[in-house]
Amino acid sequence: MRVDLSLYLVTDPELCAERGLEETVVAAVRGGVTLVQLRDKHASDAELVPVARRLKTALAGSSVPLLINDRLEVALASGADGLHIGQDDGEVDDARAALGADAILGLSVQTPEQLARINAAKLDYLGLGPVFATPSKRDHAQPLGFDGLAELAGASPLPTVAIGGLKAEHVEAVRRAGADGLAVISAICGTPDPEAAARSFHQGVAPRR
Ligand SMILES: Cc1ncc(COP(=O)(O)OP(=O)(O)O)c(N)n1
Ligand SMILES: Cc1nc(C(=O)O)sc1CCOP(=O)(O)O
Ligand SMILES: [Mg+2]
Repeated sequence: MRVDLSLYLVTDPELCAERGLEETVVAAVRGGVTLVQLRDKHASDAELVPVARRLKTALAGSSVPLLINDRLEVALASGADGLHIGQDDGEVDDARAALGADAILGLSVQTPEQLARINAAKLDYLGLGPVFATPSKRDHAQPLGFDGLAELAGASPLPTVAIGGLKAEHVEAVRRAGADGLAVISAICGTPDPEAAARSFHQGVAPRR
């Protein structure tokens, strides 16, 4: 499925807590977020399903899809539009078989070796990162920098989104590196005005056709 990766919001339960998850996400969508991922590394599946359903309802008036991080069962039970998995989050083939052909399925890639092993026919996009070290993911891989990002994006048969320590000032460099968009947590969720924060990215980003 074709997916607009221009500005991809990944949520964090703590950074969104003060304003509330749904309100943060809806504001960010008003500011131009094109895709949302519900990411919560600590909640149980049973806790996450109602959160995902509420988020899906909050996004119903927009055309912005909701993806779930890591949890296939949550994606299936909540009516989300898809799933994002990493290298250690299960098999792409299994996820695609369970989700069906119409769901959005993304995979994290950090190295050329991982890229060489992907099954592109089963995936919709790749998340490439981290571009920079970031406290939002303590167990992140070695940072790629823009040169490493360009190497992966240039060799990818799929659309790509860059992630890790990205701010609005990096939009041009990410585009020059060949990625189709930016995925961010703190630069939107961690600000007092998520709508304005999203807009500051979006002004510099147009979907690549
Ligand atoms: C868009 C996007 N890209 C990469 C990741 C990281 O996924 P993963 O390596 O599985 O790490 P966790 O997010 O699960 O900690 C992502 N979530 N989204
Ligand atoms: C969820 C995630 N995945 C990464 C990867 O490298 O795969 S970096 C990351 C955290 C991104 O948060 P922030 O925008 O606050 O840096
Ligand atoms: Mg994961």
